[in-house]
Amino acid sequence: MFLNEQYVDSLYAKDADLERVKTVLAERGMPDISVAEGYGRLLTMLVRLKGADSVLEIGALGGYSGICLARGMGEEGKLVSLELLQHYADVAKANMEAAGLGGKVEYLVGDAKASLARLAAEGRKFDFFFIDADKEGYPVYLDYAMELAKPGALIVGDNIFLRGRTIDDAKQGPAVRAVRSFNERIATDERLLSTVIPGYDGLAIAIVK
Ligand SMILES: C[S@@+](CC[C@H](N)C(=O)[O-])C[C@H]1O[C@@H](n2cnc3c(N)ncnc32)[C@H](O)[C@@H]1O
Ligand SMILES: [Mg+2]
Repeated sequence: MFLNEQYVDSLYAKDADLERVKTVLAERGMPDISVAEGYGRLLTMLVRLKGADSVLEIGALGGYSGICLARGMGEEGKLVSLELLQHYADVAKANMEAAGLGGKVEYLVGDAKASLARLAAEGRKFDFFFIDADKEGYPVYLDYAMELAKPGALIVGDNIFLRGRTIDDAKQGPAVRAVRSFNERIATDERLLSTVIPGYDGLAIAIVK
């Protein structure tokens, strides 16, 4: 993390619910790959600004971003969270419950692509998407987000730099190529109004026009 990011994080008091997530992740031997603190705060703000009451998250891990997303929703807000692993979804659910947000989230466990196909077949629509699962899947997740989007929906994608691999020409693996393609589409698709924030590991934000 850069010094300016450390400085910004140091301005904020520690958040007990989010600290609990970090502790539980460490205790369970789960990876320390939750969304960056500053982007967690931004997710809450974007959901609030959008007035989003139907939020779809792809990649739950331990519920860190789930807490941030759910905090921005109104009374009626519902978060649908897609997670490959049952035991991760169980940890995320417990952390959401400990944060008083358990009633707002539904976990769909299994490969996100299958869950997304099911949601599409059911005609479900969402007004906010947070894409943060396997990076090879990002282009497909973007396709589904656009299919499942209400007009004016927000699509947010995390880790679009892949810790520097995205901008290193020597890196040509499948995750890198998928994220480059995702980023290029975010920037050029005429159906989107977008920007990319280059702090932390990079965050793409797009509005479906
Ligand atoms: C970076 S972590 C998510 C972090 C979480 N959004 C947060 O910020 O708190 C990525 C998650 O995606 C899940 N995942 C990986 N491949 C997946 C797939 N094909 N379908 C659904 N989830 C997947 C992983 O198990 C992991 O929990
Ligand atoms: Mg991430």
